[in-house]
Amino acid sequence: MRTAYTADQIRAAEHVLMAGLPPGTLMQRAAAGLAAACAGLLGRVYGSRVVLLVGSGDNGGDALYAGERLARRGARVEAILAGSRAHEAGLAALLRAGGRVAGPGALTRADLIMDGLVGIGVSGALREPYAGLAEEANAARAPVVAVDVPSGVDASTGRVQGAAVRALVTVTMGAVKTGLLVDPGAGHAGRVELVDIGLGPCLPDPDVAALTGGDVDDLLPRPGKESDKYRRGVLGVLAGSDLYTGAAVLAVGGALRAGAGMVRYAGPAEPVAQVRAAWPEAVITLLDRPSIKDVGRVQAWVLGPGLGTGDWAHELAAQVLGTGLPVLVDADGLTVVARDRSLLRRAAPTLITPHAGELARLIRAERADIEAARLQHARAAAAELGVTVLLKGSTTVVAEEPRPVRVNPTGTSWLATGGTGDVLSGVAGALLAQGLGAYDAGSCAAYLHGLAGRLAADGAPLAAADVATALPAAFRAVAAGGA
Ligand SMILES: NC(=O)C1=CN([C@@H]2O[C@H](COP(=O)(O)OP(=O)(O)OC[C@H]3O[C@@H](n4cnc5c(N)ncnc54)[C@H](O)[C@@H]3O)[C@@H](O)[C@H]2O)[C@@H](O)CC1
Ligand SMILES: Nc1ncnc2c1ncn2[C@@H]1O[C@H](COP(=O)(O)OP(=O)(O)O)[C@@H](O)[C@H]1O
Ligand SMILES: [K+]
Repeated sequence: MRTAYTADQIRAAEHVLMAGLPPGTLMQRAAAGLAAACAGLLGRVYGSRVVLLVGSGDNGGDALYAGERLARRGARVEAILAGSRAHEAGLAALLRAGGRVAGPGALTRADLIMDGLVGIGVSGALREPYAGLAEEANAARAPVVAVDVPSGVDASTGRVQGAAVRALVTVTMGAVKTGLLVDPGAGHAGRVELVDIGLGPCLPDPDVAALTGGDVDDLLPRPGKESDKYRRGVLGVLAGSDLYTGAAVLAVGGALRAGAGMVRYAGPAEPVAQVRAAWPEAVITLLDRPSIKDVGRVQAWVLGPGLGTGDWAHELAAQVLGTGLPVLVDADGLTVVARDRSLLRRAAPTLITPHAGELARLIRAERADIEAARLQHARAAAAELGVTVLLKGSTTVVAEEPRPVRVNPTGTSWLATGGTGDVLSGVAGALLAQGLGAYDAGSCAAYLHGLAGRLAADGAPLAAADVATALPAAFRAVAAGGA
């Protein structure tokens, strides 16, 4: 499990650790790790041109001491001082080692740029001249190494309010910060390298966590010798309408490829014909009225993709949400429950899988605000609605009170195409039916779906059906330890 922390949590831990150490120890540990990472990127340190962007706080101090170390190895190090002051001892050390102070023009001749403008001490959007320097660094040809956090990214949330550095690598000190795992911050961080400064024992419970492939492999149910199709878990899928047939086909496909012992599909004539043609494995009930009475026994339900939003959908929602079984609500199902949130008041597990627009309707918020602060909104929605929330999008997050939010590390922007969400709801539903709790089912499904998306895309556009096709490869990669 990869864990991450807010700026306040890091500060508190540093406070405890520093109390038992000589002053400056942590900054030296940070600078050593930073210099080593930069040297690795440069290949040859001697003679290379390194430009430091130095803000007025300790983030700038880290950069100055790392610059000192590189200067001692023969690099030509120039510091651009952005603030009205700079870390005094760090600047003196750099100058003693042969480094010098330069103007913004130095950025164009750099082989490597170190961004030490601001770290966890940032507040609000970058002010000038920081903002302009961040943009110049982004426009320069040299790779940027961010110190601790790319400047302009909120370390605790991943929020970006104005200009922000885009790094090739972020060298982060002591522990990963939440904002490095969540977009838009994650998109600015590049590869995240952690420098151990001894903070581990002082850290509290994490703010967020990201599953690794090994974690997913440990969590996934596998059939044993005694398994049969019923014991493995039967999923009921209520999706599709005469207008939207594809959603039913894709949701059933995702479920069949994610280990359900059996998938029962129920719907009107058109999607029934399509599902039957695509998936002869599915057990089908043709519905002439909105009733789950004749569908047969299931261990979990998926409700919503392509279902429509009228009386039919409302009636089916009321019936499945009235059962004591786990229910996944997606797409049109979310529109229905947004109109009548009392449907979500139930004792059994409920996993909702909105994108930002759907969540906006559910919690009466603005879509743009949700996209800018995904974690907070997912958390708030889980608390307000009393359900597990899987918020889809550039970074998928899974929130359930009172656990740390799970941030999904897989995925690709090629997944931003119609129908991939339907596949995801089938995958997560199948995992619910196999007995995983909503939190684990949601986060394992997001992981596998994101990985299948990457495998299916492989650098080219994908169609949603390709994601379902790539699911077995994703399961195998996780089991082989290669994901
Ligand atoms: N506290 C510690 O023990 C350690 C801290 N370390 C480094 O220290 C950093 C934190 O240092 P600080 O607490 O001094 O904070 P920072 O250096 O991150 O930022 C504070 C400075 O930035 C300015 N600033 C804040 N918001 C701004 C904005 N929007 N635009 C322009 N300027 C802005 C402030 O005026 C202040 O001078 C960490 O990110 C890390 O790099 C590491 O050396 C490890 C040890
Ligand atoms: N920019 C993006 N980067 C990565 N994944 C994305 C991005 N945009 C969407 N996705 C993923 O694609 C899927 C889209 O689901 P959804 O919005 O429900 O579409 P649909 O309803 O057409 O199936 C989700 O898994 C989501 O996380
Ligand atoms: K920085």
